[in-house]
Order: sequence, then C-alpha cells, then structure tokens
Amino acid sequence: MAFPSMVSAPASAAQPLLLIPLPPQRLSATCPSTRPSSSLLHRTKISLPPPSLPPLMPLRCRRVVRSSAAAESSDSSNEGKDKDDQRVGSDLKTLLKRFWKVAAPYWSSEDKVQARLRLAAVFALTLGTTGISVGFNFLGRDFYNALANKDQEQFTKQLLYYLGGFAGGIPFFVIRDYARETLSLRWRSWMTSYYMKRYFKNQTFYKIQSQSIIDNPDQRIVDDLSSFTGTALSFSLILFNAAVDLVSFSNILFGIYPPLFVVLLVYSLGGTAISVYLGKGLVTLNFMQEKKEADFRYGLVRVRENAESIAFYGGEGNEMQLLLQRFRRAFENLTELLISSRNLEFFTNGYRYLIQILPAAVVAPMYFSGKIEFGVINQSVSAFNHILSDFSLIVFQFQSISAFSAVIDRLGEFDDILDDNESYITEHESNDEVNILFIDNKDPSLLVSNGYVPQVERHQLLKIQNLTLQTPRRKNILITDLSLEINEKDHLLVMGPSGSGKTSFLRALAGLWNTGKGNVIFYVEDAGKHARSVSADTDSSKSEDMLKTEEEQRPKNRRPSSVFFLPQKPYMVLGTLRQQLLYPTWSDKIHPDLNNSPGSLPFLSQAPSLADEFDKPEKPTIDDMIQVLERVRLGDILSRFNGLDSIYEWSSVLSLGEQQRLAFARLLLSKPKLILLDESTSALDGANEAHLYRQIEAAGITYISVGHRPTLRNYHKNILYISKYDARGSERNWHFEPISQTATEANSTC
Ligand SMILES: Nc1ncnc2c1ncn2[C@@H]1O[C@H](COP(=O)(O)OP(=O)(O)OP(=O)(O)O)[C@@H](O)[C@H]1O
Repeated sequence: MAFPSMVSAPASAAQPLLLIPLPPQRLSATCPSTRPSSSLLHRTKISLPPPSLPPLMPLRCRRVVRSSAAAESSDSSNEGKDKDDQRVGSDLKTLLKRFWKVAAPYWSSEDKVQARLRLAAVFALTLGTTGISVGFNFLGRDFYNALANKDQEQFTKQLLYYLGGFAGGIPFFVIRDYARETLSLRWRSWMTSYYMKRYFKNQTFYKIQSQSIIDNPDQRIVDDLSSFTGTALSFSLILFNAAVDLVSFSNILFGIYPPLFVVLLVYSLGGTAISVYLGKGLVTLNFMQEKKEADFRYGLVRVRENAESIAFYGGEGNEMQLLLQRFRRAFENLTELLISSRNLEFFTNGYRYLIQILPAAVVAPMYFSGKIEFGVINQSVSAFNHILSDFSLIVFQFQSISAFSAVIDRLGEFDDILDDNESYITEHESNDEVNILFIDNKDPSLLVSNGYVPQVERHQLLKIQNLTLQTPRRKNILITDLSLEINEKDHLLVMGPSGSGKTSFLRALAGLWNTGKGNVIFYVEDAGKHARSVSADTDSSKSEDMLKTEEEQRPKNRRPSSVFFLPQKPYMVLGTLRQQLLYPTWSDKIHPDLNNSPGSLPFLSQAPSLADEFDKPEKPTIDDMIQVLERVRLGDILSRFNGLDSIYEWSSVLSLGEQQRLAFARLLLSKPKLILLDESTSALDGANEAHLYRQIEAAGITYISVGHRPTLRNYHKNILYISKYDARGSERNWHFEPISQTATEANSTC
C-alpha cells in the first residue's frame, strides 16, 4: 500500500512527486544544505529539489584570492588569539537594517527596470508553481480515491491527468529556477561593480589595508556578495511562497478538520521559539568561520606570491606551521559550529518527524466512519505538511538563516566603511589634516577670479607650507613644521636614518597619509577641471580658510599626470608588457570588444581610469614604447619575451633592477613635470643609476628622490635631511643642505 510512503516528510508532501516513495531523508529540507556554511564541509546537494519551494542557495565554497594590498590587514588581525573570537553577533534590528542597506541600492539603480521586471517574472512563476502544487494536491486525492474504489477507468484517467500535469508543470519549475538564478547573477554583477567602485574610490583599499580596518575585504566582494544575492532572492521567494502556500492549503486543511490546523499552529510556534533559543550562537560561529577560511586561503596565496623569498630562506617548514595554525583555527571554529548544528538538528529532526503521523491519525476515524473518502486522508496529509513547512520556516531553515545572517553582518560592516570611510577612518582624529591642492599655473584667470593677485611663477612646481606629519591614528610625529619650495630643475634628495619618515613624507605628498597639518600645493599645467581657484599666496589666514574649503570639495587622490610617483616596491601589473608600460596613465583594454559582446552588462564595462579625469599626454605608439625600452636599457626584453603583447608573471621573470628600469620607462612615457622617487634605483648598479638620472634630466623632469646611497648626491642640488623626531627636543627635525658642485664631482670621481 502506498500510504506509508506518503507520510514521509513535510517537504515531500508539498510536492507533485507525492507518489514517489522517497525516503524521508532525501526530502527533508527545502534548502540544498542545512549544514553550516563552511567550505570545509562538502555540501550535500539534494537529488530532487522540492519543486514548490525555491531552494536556498548554498553558501558557496569560498574562493578567495587576496591581493597583496590586503596582506597586512589580514596578517595583523590574525596572529595570536583572535580578538574577534570574543565577537558578539549583531542583534536582529542591526541585521535587518544592514540587510536593507546592502540589498536596496540595486532596485533603484540604473538597472532598476530590468531588475524589477525580472523580479516580477520570478514571483509570477513562483505563484504559478504554487498553483500547480495545489492542483497536484487535488489530483492526488482523486487518484487515491480511484485506487481505493478499485475504479480502473477513473484510475487510468487520473494517471493520465497526473502525467499531463507533470509535462505541463515541470517547465514552470525549471524556468522559475533559471529566472531566479539569472536575476541573482545580474544583481551580483551590479553589486560587484558598485562595491569595487567604492573600494577603489579615494584609495579606500589602501586605507583599509594600511590601518587594518576590516579583515578580508576581497572575500566580502567575491564570496559574500555572491551568497548574499543568491540567498536573499531565494529567501524572499520562500517567504512569498510560504505565504501563498499557507493561504491555499489552510483552506483545504481547515475544510477537512479545523482542530488539526490549531494543533499545527501551536506546534510550529513552539518549535520556532526552541530552535531560536538553541541556535542563537550560530550567527557568530558562521561569521568567524568565513573569516578563518579566508585567512587560511590568503596564507596560501601569500606563499604563491612570495614563493622565491620563502624558497631562498628555506622557510617552507615555518610556512607550513603557520598555515596549519590558520587551518587549525578554522577547524576549531568549525568543530564548534558542527556541535551547535548537531544539537540543533536533534531538535529539528525530532520536530520534523514527530508530528508526521498526526494528520493521518486524526482524520482516520472519520474515514472509518465513512465520513470521508480514502483520498481525503492523502489530501489532509499533504495540506498538513505544506502548512507545517510554511509555519516552520525558521526551524527548517535555521542553519541557513544563521549563515546568511553572518553574510549580512560582514557585508553590512564593509558597506558602512565604504560608505563613510573618511569619518570611519578618522574617527579618533582631530579636524587637522594635510591639505593637498593642484593649482593650474597655466590659467591665471582662475586665480584672478577670486580677487587675488596671481603670484605663481611659471617655473614653480611644488610648495609645502608648515607640514607636520604624523603616522595614521596620530600615534607618532614624523616631521615637524616643514616648509619648502621646488622650482623647475631643483632636484631634491631626501635623506635620513631608517624609519625617520622619508617614505612617509612622499606618502603625504601623494595624499595617502593626511594625518598632520599643513599645505602641499602642486603647480601643474594639466589640472583640467580639478584646477583650484585659490591664490598661491596662502600665507594669509583668509587663504588658509579657502584652502580648507577647497580641500573639502576636492575629489580625493586625483593626481594629474604631470606629477608621477615611483614607489619603493616596483609594482608589475598582471598583463602584457605593453600594459606595464602604459600603467597607470593609460589603460590598454585586453578585449576591446568586451563591452559590446552580447549579454554583457552595461555596469560591467571597463571603468575610466582615474587619470582620465585629467588631461594627459597622447597615448604612446609602439615605436615610442620600443624607443623608451632602449632608453632604459631594456631593449632586449622585447626579443626575450616575444614582443609587447605576451603575458608573463613579470615580477617573477624580471630581475628587481629590470623592474625598476621598467618603472622608469613608464614615467618617461608619461612625460611628467615632477616625479617623486622612493629608492627607485636601489637595485641598480651605479652606471645604470647614473644613466637613468641622465635620462630624466634630459627629459626636462624635476625630481625629488628618497634614498640612502651617497652616489645619489651626484644628481641632486639640495638635500633635505630628516632625523628621527625627538619629543623632548623643541627644534625642527629637518634641515636643508645644498650639494656643492665640487663635492659632487669628487663623489663621481670616487
Ligand atoms: N601604516 C603605518 N602605520 C603606523 N606607522 C607606520 C606605518 N607605516 C610606517 N609606519 C612607521 O612610520 C615610521 C616612518 O616610516 P617610513 O617608511 O617613512 O620610514 P623611512 O624613513 O622611509 O625608512 P627606510 O629608510 O627604512 O625606508 C616608521 O617608524 C614606521 O614604522
């Protein structure tokens, strides 16, 4: 007799597959995985997803590829006992607020028409599938009635209806799932682009990394966004489906036997309360699991990025130890997560199966007394299970909900930082900061327009006024009250003991650090629309106020191409040799047709480079690139690496000195007026160093270099000495020294 198989599990009864005798376990969940959200576990995919409820998206295996920029944030927050281990999960109100803040922007974005239409279609299809489920409920009743009455003709008819129902209904379920998945992908794509824009805006990525503000931002962009969009959509459909389902099946059950409905209501409310109580720690555990998995994966990425250094040190034993430590933290957290899940599942499974016999037991006496037909028993079991599933959403989905809450929490935290990184980052800081201004020295009208007499001399390039520089969060003072002016050809060498603040001085000029006070004014010819209409005579109090106002309006960290920085670590982009040379002034699209390819989304098109906001020199031709490689004595790499368009891991295949020469090739192509070099020739021999300085001098570039080597004196006119700041000393910790020609010549003879 088919009856026992029909009282399998709540979700099974909700399906048109009612007649297929599946063991309860296979149909026990409306979610593909009720396991914890960890990627250490293989997620079990249910072979037959229940058609009437959209399954929750599994929280996908985390694939985290961390950029080196995020290295230290993770490192610094990982070692030792994690302070986040004591983390308390956000309360429900915060979670709901965060959910709304993260989810809402897409639905009113430039893609809102598509988004809303598609969402409406998914909801309509979901409604259709619920209708089909209700239809199957009645078909099931008539089918079993025919079977119990031994009415062969009716039985064949019902069987045909059933088959017809399957043929017509199944496409609805498939198309609904497809439409939901494609909408979720579209949503995710928009969110990815939205978060990436904010992550790169105002160099937030640098601030997050250098100040260890949050862990693993890359994981949040890659994995959490994906989980969020998939699960949010599935959840909304589940809720919607449950509401419609409840209305449809409550009528049926109420019609058969009202007390059964009341018992069900009490049972599910009690069950929900108990599962919330038992599973309250799961959100925090899931949050920590995400973090620990990402930390472990990032440790492995670091080994890949620093393979050569580790191999030189022979540090594999140490690395292994460190990585195993990270894995152990993930493992320990997951063990705790599994224990909590197991305890919850004892309850959930008991809750799920305990009540299965109830509807049949309650209505069976009515069948025996002839008040109802046999098929009605099946119908009541089916309706009962539908309603049980609807009322028990929280119980059945608790582990998915807690994993989803962790995702909401992580994304909400990230969103808050991206939204308001200025106030967040400077939370503990005063209002003072270093102001950076770009003034167009070609357009005196801008200066006159404010009623100020222009005092900019054409050859002036940089003016620093009363710069006091501190490390982020104002822990240490590095430079006090520095003022200087750089005119064309005033090549300046910055020297001083290690750790005194030479690189930090360049950081301040580049706008990466603004902790301190004072003004940094660049006089440029290509400030374009970002030209500042302020007087160069900034000594008056009035103009300082103006500087402040201007600073507030200025788009942060926009730098004209006439000012170029070379960092201490040569940076090679992932791509071709051509892309190395064009970086960062021009972008070279790898696939120019990408934006026009069918199915491509407008918001995924390549963003204009930050440098696009300024006028920039004409893009170099292939001849220019070949020539510049010759000028930096790298002509041979064209033949070694098959021309400009081959892709290599450049930081591995080029020596450090070659990478430094390539960086000089970049700046020669960009034709800046002023460059700031941070030990940019440290890996070069004296002859190559002298050659490169001759090249930039010949190109009419003025330079400020940071370095320790005595030979650097040969190419500069003045030295700025910065000594370590001593809080007890009241004097400035810097002084200037002109480099005499004689000394230079003696040096070069040596
Ligand atoms: N992100 C940071 N947060 C806090 N302090 C920092 C940070 N980065 C550097 N510092 C500190 O600021 C001080 C100055 O560092 P900086 O890199 O400017 O030194 P430097 O003079 O260039 O040294 P070197 O010659 O060794 O390169 C150092 O004591 C350093 O530890």
